[in-house]
Amino acid sequence: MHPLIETEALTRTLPGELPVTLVRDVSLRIDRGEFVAIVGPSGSGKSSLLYLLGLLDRPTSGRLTVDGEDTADFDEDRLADLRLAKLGFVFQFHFLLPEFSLLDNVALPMRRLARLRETEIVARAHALLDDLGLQGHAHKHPHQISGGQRQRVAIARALANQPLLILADEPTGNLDSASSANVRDLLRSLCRTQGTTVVTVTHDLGFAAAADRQIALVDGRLAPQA
Ligand SMILES: Nc1ncnc2c1ncn2[C@@H]1O[C@H](COP(=O)(O)OP(=O)(O)OP(=O)(O)O)[C@@H](O)[C@H]1O
Repeated sequence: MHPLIETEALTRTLPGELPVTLVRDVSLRIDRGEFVAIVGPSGSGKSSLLYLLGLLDRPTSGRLTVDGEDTADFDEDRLADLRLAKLGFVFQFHFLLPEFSLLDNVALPMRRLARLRETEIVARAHALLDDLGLQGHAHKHPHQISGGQRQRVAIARALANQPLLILADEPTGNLDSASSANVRDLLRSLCRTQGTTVVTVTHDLGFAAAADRQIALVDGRLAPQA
């Protein structure tokens, strides 16, 4: 197996009179194509760890390697480039742009990356929406579709640039059980069929059980293996 993410003693402390350590001494490895669930009690640091892995926050100490690149010396621009080219994000709330059509929401990361011509971008955005069961909805706006459909658009957007890694924070937290199962199966099949790595924070036990592996946190640390 090839490691996609490796961390060594990753630690994130918020400074202040009473410093708060969100993530402490986390050393882990996630391989390509794995479907991993980060689990743990509320406040155990799951989202904080996900933000570090997604290069949305920076560690105070420790090492983080993504796809073989040690990110320690990366400036903000380089981190943003790496995020845009290799990572896709899905959050509990979809963060689709309300004034844009679904097609334009999905096209946006491709337009920013600017590796494809506009006709290719539009064709790929259509194909992604079709793959996610949203055929016929491309020109609608986010408020015209259901919550489950919006989350599928968010997944289509996350897939736009063919990321190596999808990071999801409670992607089903806001959905009914049928839509949750659908989103879970979709993420799982991405790992199986396309080799995409998926790391998701979840409170949903069914979702966690569907993962290849669980990473359990307690008080910002890896929980001892059972
Ligand atoms: N900006 C901040 N300032 C102070 N404390 C923070 C900040 N961000 C997070 N925390 C605290 O750090 C701890 C870890 O938070 P985090 O959101 O990572 O946990 P979590 O496991 O994802 O929680 P939940 O399951 O409730 O979403 C919590 O105790 C939280 O209150």
